[in-house]
Amino acid sequence: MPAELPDPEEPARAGTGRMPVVPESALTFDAPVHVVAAALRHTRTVTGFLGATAERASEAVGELLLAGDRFPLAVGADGAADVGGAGGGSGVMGTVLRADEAGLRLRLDSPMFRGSALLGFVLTERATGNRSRCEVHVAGESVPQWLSGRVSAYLAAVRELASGWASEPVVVGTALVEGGMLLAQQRRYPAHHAGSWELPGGRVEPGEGEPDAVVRECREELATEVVPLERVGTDIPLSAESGMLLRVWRARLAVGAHPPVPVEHRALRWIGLSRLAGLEWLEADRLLLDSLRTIMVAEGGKHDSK
Ligand SMILES: Nc1nc2c([nH]c(=O)n2[C@H]2C[C@H](O)[C@@H](COP(=O)(O)OP(=O)(O)OP(=O)(O)O)O2)c(=O)[nH]1
Repeated sequence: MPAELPDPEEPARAGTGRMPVVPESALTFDAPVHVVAAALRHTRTVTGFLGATAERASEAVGELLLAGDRFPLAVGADGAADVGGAGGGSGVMGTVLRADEAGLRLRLDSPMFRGSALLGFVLTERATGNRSRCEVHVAGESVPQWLSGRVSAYLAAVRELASGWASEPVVVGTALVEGGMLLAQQRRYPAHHAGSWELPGGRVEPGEGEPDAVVRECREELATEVVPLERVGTDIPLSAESGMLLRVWRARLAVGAHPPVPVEHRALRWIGLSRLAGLEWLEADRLLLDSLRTIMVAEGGKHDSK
């Protein structure tokens, strides 16, 4: 495992190999933390702005990056050395160590570096009145100059993406965790979703609060009462065409609530840690599995019985 990144609040010291701090103004975002967290892990923005060209983006990764994804970064004309292009013999390979509500953490490997370089974007929520804002702290270890020069452009692109996403309509999903198990439901329709698994939820109606939408959807879909607790994971853009964001809330059953039953869906299942990754989730939900696993573990994380 690579070392933890240095504390972003600690000023960089000369000669430590840490990257220069980007201007303070670049680090405050007028958008909710879960939206900015989604934009930070947007695949084409990461590979396009931290790399030399968007075309270099790996086709192996989806619209949002996941821990474990790997992608080439081109060094290009601004590089300290031309190493022959991304992914090629001596190119730079990025590995995603973390991509969730806390931010984005990358490891960069290249024969150019002695060991690995680490680059992190760590999020802090800063709510003032009704305004939802957050700050991004940049931290790096052994980050080459050509890459630190691209961080401001990457953050500007993240800002633009987040400000567009912040006004998109929201579909709430409910992470109902009881005794360390997560409730999943299997869709009956439409045809292209039938048989896949998802979280209970649906579109937030005009004028409705997100927690109220969670309660209403669980009444309609599960014939039970839930208590929404807090947001989980980053937002997930559903698709370029639909222009909606999936936003997940952790919830628990209300005291005395009836056990959930499938009202509209084909089936319900309480999933333990061992079956979480193997379930045939809708594509968007798959991008949330690391965050869902974390809350399951925090609540006792049961494994499925055989
Ligand atoms: N509810 C829910 N929808 C999801 C999830 N993942 C995911 O991609 N979606 C997509 C599927 C749909 O395109 C959209 C929401 O659909 P929906 O059918 O649940 O919403 P709804 O209840 O408001 O719609 P409707 O059935 O009344 O037409 O979000 C998820 O985990 N839960």
